[in-house]
Amino acid sequence: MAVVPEVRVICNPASRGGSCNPGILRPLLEEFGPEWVVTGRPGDAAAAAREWEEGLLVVAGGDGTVNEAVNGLGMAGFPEGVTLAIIPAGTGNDLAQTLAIPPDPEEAVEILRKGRLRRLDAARIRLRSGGERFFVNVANGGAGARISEAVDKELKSRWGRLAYLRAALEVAQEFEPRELHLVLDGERRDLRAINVAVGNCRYAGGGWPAAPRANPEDGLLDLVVIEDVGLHELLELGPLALARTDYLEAEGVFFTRARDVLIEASPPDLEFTADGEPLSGEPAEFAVFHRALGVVVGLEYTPDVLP
Ligand SMILES: Nc1ncnc2c1ncn2[C@@H]1O[C@H](COP(=O)(O)OP(=O)(O)OP(=O)(O)O)[C@@H](O)[C@H]1O
Repeated sequence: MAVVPEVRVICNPASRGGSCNPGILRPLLEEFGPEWVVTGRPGDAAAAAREWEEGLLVVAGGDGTVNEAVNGLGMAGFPEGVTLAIIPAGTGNDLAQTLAIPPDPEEAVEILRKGRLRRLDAARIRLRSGGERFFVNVANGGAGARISEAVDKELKSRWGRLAYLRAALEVAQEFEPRELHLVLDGERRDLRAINVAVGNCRYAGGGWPAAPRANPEDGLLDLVVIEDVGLHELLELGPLALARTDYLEAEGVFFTRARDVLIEASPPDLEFTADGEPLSGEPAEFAVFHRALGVVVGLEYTPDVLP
């Protein structure tokens, strides 16, 4: 009978504009005796995660690669014996910020050695066209999604994390607000919005606190809507968010928590991303899988931020 290796590393050499070098990571992870999967194209990380039924799954890449792995695990029904670990090697590394995994690879491997384990919630999106996607960090609809899309590979490799700020300035000038019809655990709410974030974790778009109070273990999604406010309010909000402070009490921000979220936008072509990756269709329904995912977290990680 074949011996099943206990540790698999999925490494995306295309992360961070192609500067994620498996050659640098190999010696750092050697002590774990892992099996290596170096991705050759989009979709490889999801396939490599889907077939991993038990053991440690280390993802070396950015948020897009981690999202692929989470989708693979989700398609397999989040096998209980799989633990996910992250070596941040992307541009934004937004999930790693909530999980307190440092960007330095040697420090991230030290976190892996310490092996502090938590079970985190995972979220599922049902698309209006059928089909589903999973995410663990943040799904973003509206201007935030447009920004992620505007940050293409070339911009990322040239500007690094500043690429997100550059794209934000461009998008802010031309984005048209939308009517949002929400049903939050059965309660209806209509808003006119610039952006809607559905957060399981806290950061998106290279460090923007999209859902600053999200607790990844509470079985709830944090819904943060930036309403159709005027330029004055936006100019007040921007610096608060950029300073990574909690802006949820500010004027023009609607915040609540829910287990089940239905979203309908009109006009209906609101663009969404999940963990920074564009969604191929319009989301209709969000749901949480409470503590579905075993994850190695940093020593500073705490599920609670603010009440
Ligand atoms: N060998 C490959 N060649 C090209 N693209 C790939 C390859 N393997 C995976 N991908 C795709 O690369 C994309 C970007 O990867 P990833 O998100 O990890 O890096 P990033 O964009 O630099 O980081 P972040 O999302 O944290 O800003 C993913 O959508 C993934 O599907």
